[in-house]
Amino acid sequence: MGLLVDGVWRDDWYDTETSGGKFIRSETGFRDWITRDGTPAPGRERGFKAEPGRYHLYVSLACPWAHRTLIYRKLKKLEDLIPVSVVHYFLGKDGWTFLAEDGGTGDPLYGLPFLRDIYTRADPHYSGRVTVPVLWDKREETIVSNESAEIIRMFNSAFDEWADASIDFYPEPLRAEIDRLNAKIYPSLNNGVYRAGFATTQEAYEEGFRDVFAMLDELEEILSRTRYLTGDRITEADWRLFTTLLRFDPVYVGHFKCNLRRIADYPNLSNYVRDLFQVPGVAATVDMAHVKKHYYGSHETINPTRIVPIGPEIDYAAPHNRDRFRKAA
Ligand SMILES: N[C@@H](CCC(=O)N[C@@H](CS)C(=O)NCC(=O)O)C(=O)O
Repeated sequence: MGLLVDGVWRDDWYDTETSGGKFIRSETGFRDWITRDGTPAPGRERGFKAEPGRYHLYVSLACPWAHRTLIYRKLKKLEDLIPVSVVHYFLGKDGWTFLAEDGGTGDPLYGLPFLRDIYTRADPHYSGRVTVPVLWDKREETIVSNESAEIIRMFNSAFDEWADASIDFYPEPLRAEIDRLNAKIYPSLNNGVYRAGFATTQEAYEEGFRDVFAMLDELEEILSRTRYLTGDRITEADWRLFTTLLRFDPVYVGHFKCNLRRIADYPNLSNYVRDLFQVPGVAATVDMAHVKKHYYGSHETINPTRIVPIGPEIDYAAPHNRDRFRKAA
């Protein structure tokens, strides 16, 4: 695992020495937006117009942030419009690679060996971490965005001329509530599991751990009252939560030491994960073997033997009880 400094690769693990053992996620480097008419988004200079065949998505199947973009691509029916390349599951000293094995697709666009080469193709002097997902513009040969939270907003509406416009995961009346939930769930849970897992002091670990379970307890309570986070329809807040919950029992409980409770111990959360998993199309975006091999195999400081645990056995396709919220006719 490393990062680019002025376009040059440096093989460094996360620096927790200057932060009291805390893992601090870096700011995202590319933050432009694809819009329907190509007008730059507010505050941005460069505009990118939604067009079929112009854009490409780079993901890892292991990564919860990249997984959000895959779910949107599938459910919004963007698959023909925006092709995808999948990096190899192993994140080692070269960062993400295009090794075309074990589900990795290679880089059919340019035949490059590493994801970092995509970053330096966009900006030869790029400094920062080389992360997935990456939304790539083939015409300008540059990265539009490497921020999943913003890529899913683009996918939600910018391509509606060709996509499934009937689906809207960020509906106007619910936006404030979705934003409020995201702002709570991201630091405490989506990123909280990483704060616990990547911590290098007991205090930093415990801080992350406490936030994770306080948030899960709160979510369990919300989901005892409504089928989805904001009521009776699935929104962006649910998909952002889903990719973390899905990885919780197989990876975060053991590998990141988030082991106070499992999702399986929360009746509402566990049924809710199955409910979302069973939305048509979603199961095809999930590759749990790949997820486990990535985490347990890549983070040498946490798991030096790189042994991947065999369990737990979880059947996300098993029946759920969330239909109980269906309104009485
Ligand atoms: N803010 C980014 C975070 C993406 C991110 O951190 N991805 C991880 C994989 S789960 C990554 O690529 N890490 C590589 C690294 O940090 O070197 C987003 O949500 O898109």
